[in-house]
Amino acid sequence: MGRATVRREPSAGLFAGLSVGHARLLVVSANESPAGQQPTATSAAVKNDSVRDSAFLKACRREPVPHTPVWFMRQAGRSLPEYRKVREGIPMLESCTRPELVTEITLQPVRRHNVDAAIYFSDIVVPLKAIGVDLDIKPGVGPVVEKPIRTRADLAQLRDLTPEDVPYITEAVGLLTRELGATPLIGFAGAPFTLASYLVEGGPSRTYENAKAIMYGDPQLWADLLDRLADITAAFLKVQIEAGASAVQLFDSWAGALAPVDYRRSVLPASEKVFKAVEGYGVPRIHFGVGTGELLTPMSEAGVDVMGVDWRVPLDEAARRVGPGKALQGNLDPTVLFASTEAVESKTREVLDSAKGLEGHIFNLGHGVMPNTPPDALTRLVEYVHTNTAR
Ligand SMILES: Cc1c2[nH]c(c1CCC(=O)O)Cc1[nH]c(c(CCC(=O)O)c1C)Cc1[nH]c(c(CCC(=O)O)c1C)Cc1[nH]c(c(C)c1CCC(=O)O)C2
Repeated sequence: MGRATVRREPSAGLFAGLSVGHARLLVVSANESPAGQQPTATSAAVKNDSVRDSAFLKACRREPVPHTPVWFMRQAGRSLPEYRKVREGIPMLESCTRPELVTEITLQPVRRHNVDAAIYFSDIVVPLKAIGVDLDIKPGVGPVVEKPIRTRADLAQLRDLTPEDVPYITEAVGLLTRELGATPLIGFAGAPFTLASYLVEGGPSRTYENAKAIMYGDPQLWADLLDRLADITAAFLKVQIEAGASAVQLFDSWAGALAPVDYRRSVLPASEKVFKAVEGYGVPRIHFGVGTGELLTPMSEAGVDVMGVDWRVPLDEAARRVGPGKALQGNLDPTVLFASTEAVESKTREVLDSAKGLEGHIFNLGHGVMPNTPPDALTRLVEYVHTNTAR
């Protein structure tokens, strides 16, 4: 089989040209563009075309691709030594508010692994922090909320999000889209249920007992909470899209804790509202959760173009549950990367084989990259998928 075309990589000299005007309009990387050069309409058109024609966006649209595109959830982060180096001494949530740092961290896996898309470096709790919710991300723990939301009065903590609350996102997405050239940028947000799980529990939970107590016991309060979160999430995605993100992923990571009947009744309407709010932009909408095999049908009815699948359901079976007219994303077990190269290749072939009849396939892991994953295993995996799917 032939080799996949090697794309131009984003410039390594990030800090060289960050002051140049609005990034989306520039075709060339910062290295090639003298500071102050005016963007032209032609360069904007060329750049937009090359992003639109990328393997990733083609696969999202279920069009023929030169090779199966690859990116990894949590590709930017602790598995990379260069990430740990630039983050040294900077708390997680503070790092999300520094546009140049966000840009650098987002680009690191693109440079290193040659993935087909970048994912914006941030966290699902960033919009909540931005509207004043008292929370922090504790290393090794996750998001922790000072005053959990459990009563109607507590809902007052959740006001609407405006672009002025997150100016650093607009700036960083602008910087990134210029640096990335033809590589698309994926924006993301946490889905209402997953955000509610942190807000109500006050931190990570295995059982979601407080959240479910409201969901089952006070359905009106629950519906109002999820509706508020849907508006905040939609506003957060809009900021990213309007600044230049080419696709968005809604992470409902913990929805797998729900039975389909409860998901449909108590969660789907809020996630649907989020996807509806960004429908008009025409950017692909990706939906993902862990342990959601039983929810693939209702989750794919939320208004999605691409359905993410974890490693528990083979892609051909997932396609039956999702139905026609949608691409699938996934789904190598992230722990496979700790095994031998031979094992990684054989498990990857299994994923590629089960993807053979799909209308569109974006290769990914079945959940995020684990912190101790050997970075070289990821680089080899991208190369393997590109080489073995080149058409
Ligand atoms: C549930 C969830 C969260 N955050 C996110 C989700 C949904 C995805 C998933 O299901 O994994 C999404 C997220 N969080 C982060 C990204 C960055 C982009 C990427 O590379 O994918 C993304 C997409 C950075 C991060 N978010 C976090 C880190 C680690 C903090 C650090 O490096 O100091 C990173 C790189 C912190 C975080 N934030 C959260 C958790 C559970 C943790 C890990 C806690 C820990 O083990 O330390 C909440």
